Amino acid sequence: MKNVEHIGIAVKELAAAEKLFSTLFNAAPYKRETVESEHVSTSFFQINQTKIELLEATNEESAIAKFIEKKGEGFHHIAFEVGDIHSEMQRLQDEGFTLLNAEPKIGADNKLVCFLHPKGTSGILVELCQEIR
Ligand SMILES: CC[C@@H](C(=O)O)C(=O)SCCNC(=O)CCNC(=O)[C@H](O)C(C)(C)COP(=O)(O)OP(=O)(O)OC[C@H]1O[C@@H](n2cnc3c(N)ncnc32)[C@H](O)[C@@H]1OP(=O)(O)O
Ligand SMILES: [Co+2]
Repeated sequence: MKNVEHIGIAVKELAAAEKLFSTLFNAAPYKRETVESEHVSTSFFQINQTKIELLEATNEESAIAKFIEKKGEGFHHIAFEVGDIHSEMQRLQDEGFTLLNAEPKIGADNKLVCFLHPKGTSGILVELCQEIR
């Protein structure tokens, strides 16, 4: 595992959250992307070395919709960059972590991603991501 790649924040309304976080960071989002397979629309901010991903649900199937219904808006996941997602997934599975996808999925911002179940990671949803080269 390398650095923290991004921090995911679940929001009800992306436009309103973009406005709020633009003021907070004094910076505009550098990218907006909808990932249909994950049922989310995202907006990315880069604050020096730190990347923040705002996530709005695109429909009720979305993990973000379920999360907001249960817990409300807020911190949703932490993503770590990995060099080789396949070998890292195998290593973590061998260590007893529960992978939420058996194969890497296409994420936002040109990444392959895999999630670990929060029940096995002290209640924190962990995302692994590897840049698509
Ligand atoms: C844009 C793409 C990508 C990127 O490139 O960056 C993304 O970031 S996509 C982000 C959205 N996608 C995901 O989150 C996919 C992975 N998540 C899941 O598969 C599910 O959300 C889940 C974690 C398996 C939970 O789904 P499910 O079991 O159907 O929902 P429940 O509401 O019943 O939750 C069960 C249990 O887990 C707790 N939970 C759910 N989400 C989180 C979370 N983000 N952090 C911590 N805990 C979480 C939930 O509270 C339930 O706990 P209990 O109530 O105690 O049982
Ligand atoms: Co993410």
